[in-house]
Amino acid sequence: MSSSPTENLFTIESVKALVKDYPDFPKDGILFKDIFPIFQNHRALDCLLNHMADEAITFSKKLNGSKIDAVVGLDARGFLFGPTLALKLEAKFVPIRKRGKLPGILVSASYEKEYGVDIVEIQADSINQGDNVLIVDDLLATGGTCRAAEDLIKKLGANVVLNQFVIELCELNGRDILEAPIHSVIKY
Ligand SMILES: O=P(O)(O)OC[C@H]1O[C@H](OP(=O)(O)OP(=O)(O)O)[C@H](O)[C@@H]1O
Ligand SMILES: Nc1ncnc2[nH]cnc12
Repeated sequence: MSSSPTENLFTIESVKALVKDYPDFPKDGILFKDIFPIFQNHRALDCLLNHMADEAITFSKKLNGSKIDAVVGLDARGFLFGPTLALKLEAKFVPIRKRGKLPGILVSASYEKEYGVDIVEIQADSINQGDNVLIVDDLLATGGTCRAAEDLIKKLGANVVLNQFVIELCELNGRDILEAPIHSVIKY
């Protein structure tokens, strides 16, 4: 017999224990945090997604009567969380993608990350002026990716109200270059 969701004994601590470290990937000196073991256990994933949704819903209730209009997920691992959060918040989901992946009229920004330089893009008509936006990604390292995303959303005349991450690598101080409030579930 299948058990009910209320019997889920996973906690954020036990979800954290599933994150696997890979030293020197994708290059020397980087300690890569692999979140995919969480996805191999549906109860761990359920615990994590519910936690993030609860955090976002609690935050959105403090927006003085306005709501979160859009969840923006960052290419690629932000896409694992964005659509679920958007459904729970009754908001639209919008991708920010690496250069060359999106069609139509785009707005672009370049940025530096923990292991390289990149360009991200958003479809110009995907976000409306004045929209309240939640950005979600799997991991905050130097903050370069998320800062570029904040800049793109600002260029479109919208407001980033919250940046949400599964993992924050605190010693890289990524939060110092971000403008909007930050929630991270797992800190190292
Ligand atoms: O805070 P930062 O230093 O900018 O680094 C964080 C970003 O780096 C990783 O993505 P990556 O560019 O490796 O792409 P992927 O999600 O496609 O693997 C991660 O998923 C974040 O998006
Ligand atoms: N250390 C890291 N582990 C996993 N993803 C990352 N993205 C940027 N830095 C990372």
